[in-house]
Amino acid sequence: MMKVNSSEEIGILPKNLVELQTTRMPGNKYNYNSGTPTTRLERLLRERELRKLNRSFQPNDEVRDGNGNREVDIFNELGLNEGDNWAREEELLERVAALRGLSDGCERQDGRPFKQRLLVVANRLPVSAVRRSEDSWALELSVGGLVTALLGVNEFEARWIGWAGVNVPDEIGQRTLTKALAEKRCIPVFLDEEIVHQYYNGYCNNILWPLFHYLALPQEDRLATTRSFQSQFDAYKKANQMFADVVNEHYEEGDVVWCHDYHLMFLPKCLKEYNNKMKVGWFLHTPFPSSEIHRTLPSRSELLRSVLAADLVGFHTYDYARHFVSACTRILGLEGTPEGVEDQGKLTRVAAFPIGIDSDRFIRALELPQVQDHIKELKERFAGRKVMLGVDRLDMIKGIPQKILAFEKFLEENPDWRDKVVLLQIAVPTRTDVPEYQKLTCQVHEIVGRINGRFGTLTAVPIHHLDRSLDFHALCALYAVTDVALVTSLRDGMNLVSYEFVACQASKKGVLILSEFAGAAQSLGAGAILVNPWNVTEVAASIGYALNMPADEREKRHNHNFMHVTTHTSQEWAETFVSELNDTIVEAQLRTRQIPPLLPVKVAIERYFQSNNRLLILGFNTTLTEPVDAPGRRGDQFKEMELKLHPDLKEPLKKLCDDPKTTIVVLSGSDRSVLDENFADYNMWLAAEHGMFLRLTKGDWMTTMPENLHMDWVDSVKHVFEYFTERTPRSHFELRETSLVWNYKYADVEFGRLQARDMLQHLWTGPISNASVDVVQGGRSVEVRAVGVTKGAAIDRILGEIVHNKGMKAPIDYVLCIGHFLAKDEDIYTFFEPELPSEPVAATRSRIASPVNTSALKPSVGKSGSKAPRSKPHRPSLTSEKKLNNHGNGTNWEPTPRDKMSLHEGSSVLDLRGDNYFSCAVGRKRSNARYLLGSSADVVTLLKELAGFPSAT
Ligand SMILES: O=P(O)(O)OC[C@H]1O[C@H](O[C@H]2O[C@H](CO)[C@@H](O)[C@H](O)[C@H]2O)[C@H](O)[C@@H](O)[C@@H]1O
Ligand SMILES: O=c1ccn([C@@H]2O[C@H](COP(=O)(O)OP(=O)(O)O)[C@@H](O)[C@H]2O)c(=O)[nH]1
Repeated sequence: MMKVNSSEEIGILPKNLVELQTTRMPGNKYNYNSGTPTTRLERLLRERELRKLNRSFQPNDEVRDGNGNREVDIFNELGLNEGDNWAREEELLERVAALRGLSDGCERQDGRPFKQRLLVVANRLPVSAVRRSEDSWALELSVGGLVTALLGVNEFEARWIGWAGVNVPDEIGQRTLTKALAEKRCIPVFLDEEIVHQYYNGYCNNILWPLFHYLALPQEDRLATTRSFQSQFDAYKKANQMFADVVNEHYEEGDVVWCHDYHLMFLPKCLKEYNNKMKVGWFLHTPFPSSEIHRTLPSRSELLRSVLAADLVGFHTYDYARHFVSACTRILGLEGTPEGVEDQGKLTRVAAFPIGIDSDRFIRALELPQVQDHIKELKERFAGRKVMLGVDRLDMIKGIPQKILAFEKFLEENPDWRDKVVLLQIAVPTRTDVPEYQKLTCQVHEIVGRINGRFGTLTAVPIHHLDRSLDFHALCALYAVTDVALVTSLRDGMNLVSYEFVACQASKKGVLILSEFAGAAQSLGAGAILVNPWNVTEVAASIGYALNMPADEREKRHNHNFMHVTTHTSQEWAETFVSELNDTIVEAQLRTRQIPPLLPVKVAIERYFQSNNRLLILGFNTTLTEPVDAPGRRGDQFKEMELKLHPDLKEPLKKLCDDPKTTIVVLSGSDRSVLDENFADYNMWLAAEHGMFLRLTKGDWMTTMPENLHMDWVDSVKHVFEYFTERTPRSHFELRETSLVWNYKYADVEFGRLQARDMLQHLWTGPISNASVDVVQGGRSVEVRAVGVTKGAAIDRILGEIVHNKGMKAPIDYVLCIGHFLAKDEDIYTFFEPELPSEPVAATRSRIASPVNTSALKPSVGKSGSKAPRSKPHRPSLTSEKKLNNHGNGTNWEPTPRDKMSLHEGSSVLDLRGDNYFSCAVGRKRSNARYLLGSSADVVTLLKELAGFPSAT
């Protein structure tokens, strides 16, 4: 069998595997004949199709236990016999594994096909333990949507790591419970009482849970929480580390580690710190609130950063994902992209994966005799009455009091219905150690008692309220006899009860009233009656509407939802998540290949000292500037806007400038006054406005602008920029000679981005769409420049002037070009690139033969802000005969042949060996430069060493 050794092979399927696909799977609609999928979407679509095929090979006669669960154990494997289907199954799994690029081996020792190992890490295990004696344990199925959903997942070789819901302080207890759980493929994390109290009851359920559900605590409780916050957060981190320790102990290379829920937001970071290669996904089962809510959390940043350590972060709905990305951009200042969140080139993928249920399990259960008996009993018991049902954990997010009050209002307003309808409310006790939950229980009891007292008779009450859970069969029967299900969550991540109800309604086709604040509203909203649970009048009216709904409308609504519930299953959910996680790793590897390596500082320094005529081209902003978080500057927009030379650079720069073997050019987008202010005292070349103005600090400014540079668009663009500046608080724009820049770095990120999009749209399609301009989009800026204004286009003129001015005798044999340049300006890196193979650049490099034109560039007029004359520079210089670009209408700089550029007696200006050229992008993630440097601090270190200053370390 083919062994896939590394995930890198995903892009290059082993040949015989491709053949296998092409010959044996001809009918596949994603066209396996077409070769290797190249994009993420192609890969995911392919794998989805393969999964479907794979599933269609599973036999229908699975063995089920009395609960309708697949037999063997709750995480059973496919349950296939080594029968006829086996070989085909094996092939398919093999292909799935290969397409996933599984890290190591798709063949197991026993020769059976590979199933990816999945470590599911959740606070709660699917079974809770009850101690019978010193060494014996009863295991009960835990209640909650997370458990229900993950029970339906069977494509993986899964192990579940979590807390068994019980304190086990003794060694015998821990050993025996571990053994009992192992049979269910569960691995316990033992949390002592104090940790449970602080971490689970405290931080998780009293802080994060209400916050994520937009529920404010009463003021006095809020203050108590504020006081205990730090100790609870410490316990939370400690508990997460305990989960991580257990994962690390059981992890095998190639495993997927899937962390669940708000209890374990710290886990991805702990895991990645231990092993950066681990494939880590994190899924949140609750809503993720608006960033404005998350901002109030004292540990807001730490939590976000820890989650971002995961490779893939999933939510039930797009809204939650959007909120998360927005929290990361607003609170952490990171880049939100359609793919996720980027931090220093590392992408954490963020996406929505709506959960589902194992609908088949419910549908089958309805056929079981014991369920049928239950149904019969219930029908008899409530004969003559319509049954309304609520099934919830007794949690404030479920809106149980609101639901009951709405029901009361309905009875109040509809006396005819009082003896014709009953509300069955199953309220499963949960988190009973948390005071808020205890208060809620009392509150609900009080309301139910009052309403039953008010509308009950000697023989019947309108509300049957149960403070306990039901077993699976009883629950299915109840769903099946229900006429109207009432889900009134004030907020709910998804709400699987609504799915389960729909799955059990094939014959009755009852009505679902569903809160618009449950995640399920996005998937079942079309078939349900959506309500705002806070509006009891609306809910009461909806109850009336549902009870009176004609059969054909009920049927249509039901069919719509039934289709969704039976196709969007928990299995599909888990497979999609894991598949996407696998693919995220592949994508990350592909991205990593596009990221240049860090500058080999030692080598760059060594070569510098070995060279005789060095050229250093340095950008200014973010390259030589003081960091914005320097004391006194951070958060101060006014100070941040002033570009200042990094104070640690002053001395080294001076020394470098005074070295006769070194020529330094500061090449910046800034205007002349900014460069004058910062560099007037150094012996160097200043190239302002992307090189359109040039000056040796001892001399005057000259312009290198191409002749006939049309600037007639400036006023129109200025109007547009003024308009957007007025409407975007904390944005500003700069009017330069050859460009205008609108900057929204300090504005609200999202609003700024929206405004920028609007502005770009206008610039591209509006009145200046035909002007000779380039519209350049920066990270937080929009720049409009005359065509041909780029650093790469200017550098040949600059170089020509330098060579002439210096009367250079020896060719330049070392170039270091460092900057935080926009993509548009990265042409400067290629200009010097000695290793580009093709024309015309290759022809322009070192074979420079003819004499250089020695006439001077035209001096420019006045200071920054005044319009300089647009003249063709008098010094033709280094570039090839071709025009630099073909936009516009003849305003481009038309260079003379670069191979006419030379030193005296025809020798080359540049004698640059490949290993003496260092192009380097600062603070960028991807670049055409050869190398990267993180920040201006790294530039400081480098320049200090070049200047012979002792390095800090
Ligand atoms: O474990 P507990 O503290 O007793 O709580 C039970 C579970 O409650 C939450 O469930 C959520 O997950 C469901 C499935 O994704 C979703 O439908 C529902 O809206 C959520 O509330 C909690 O997130 C789980 O971790 C708990 O296990
Ligand atoms: O007596 C009960 C009541 C509820 N549930 C299950 O608890 C889960 C509740 O999940 P949901 O997503 O609706 O909300 P959660 O409780 O997770 O917030 C559902 O799968 C129910 O079948 C149960 O097993 N027994």
